[in-house]
Amino acid sequence: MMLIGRWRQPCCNASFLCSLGNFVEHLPLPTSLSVRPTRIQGKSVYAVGIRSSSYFEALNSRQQDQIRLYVDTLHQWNQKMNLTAVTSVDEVMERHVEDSLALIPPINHSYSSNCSGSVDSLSVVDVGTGPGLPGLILAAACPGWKVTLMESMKKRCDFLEHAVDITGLSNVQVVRGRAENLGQDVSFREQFDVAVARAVAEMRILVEYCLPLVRVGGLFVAAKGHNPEEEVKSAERSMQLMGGSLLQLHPVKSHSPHGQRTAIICLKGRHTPKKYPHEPGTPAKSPV
Ligand SMILES: C[S@@+](CC[C@H](N)C(=O)[O-])C[C@H]1O[C@@H](n2cnc3c(N)ncnc32)[C@H](O)[C@@H]1O
Repeated sequence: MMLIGRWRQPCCNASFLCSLGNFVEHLPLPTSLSVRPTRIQGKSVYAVGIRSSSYFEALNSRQQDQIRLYVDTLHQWNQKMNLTAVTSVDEVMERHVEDSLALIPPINHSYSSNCSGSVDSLSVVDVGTGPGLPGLILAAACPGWKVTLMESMKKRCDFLEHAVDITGLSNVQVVRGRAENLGQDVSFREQFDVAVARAVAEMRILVEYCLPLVRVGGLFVAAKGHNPEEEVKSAERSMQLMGGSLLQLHPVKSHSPHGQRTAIICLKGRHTPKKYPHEPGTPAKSPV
């Protein structure tokens, strides 16, 4: 997109640039702005270029290298074991990496508006991370965050350990186990500022996996599809029982072919009663 405006000497209008900056900040995708003086039909004008890039392009070169290395490693291991249904490197970049990075703006926005503490140094748990999505990508993009990748399957944890090793990410720990058990373990229960989960379970069950891990005053962020309203409605009671409440359904736009996605944001307002989470296998059948 290109805007043309009149060029004022000695520099272009500061308040105009300021409002342009505010406008750009509210665009759903990372956006770069360029302003350059030029002449059109003998008149001095300034040309403002606005270009939206992918979330990946907005990262620095070290972060991009770490993510590329991770994606290559995932691609190699995926030939031997089933880590993801997405098979090509390009598709992993488009579907998984962009989808994961697209969660950062809603997390930052919701956390800084509703929670205490700095958004730059969050402790985050990714429940049912599988091959490290979105957690490992968040760790690469936000080096100030401490990210715990929680996964029940051994072969996936072996891959995660290798991926952490090869990318040199020092802000990640891999924890093998089921969220229902680890949610009763004092080392994990109510220890995290933010829990995230993507493609793990329906919302009613997911809140029981995730909210017990979140500290009072923290957030649970579930990455879901386009129209999650029904799913959220059926999880309302479960959310309350776990000490949480729905904060918002945050539309997430990304370059991913998934198109429009939704980050369901829950605020943990009270301690989770000791009886939750249930033993593995029981939540779906519970009265919750
Ligand atoms: C479909 S995969 C999704 C992986 C990843 N989050 C993604 O977005 O691609 C779901 C993963 O969650 C793990 N999982 C399911 N239930 C779990 C639980 N209760 N505790 C820990 N991990 C769980 C499974 O082993 C699996 O690796």
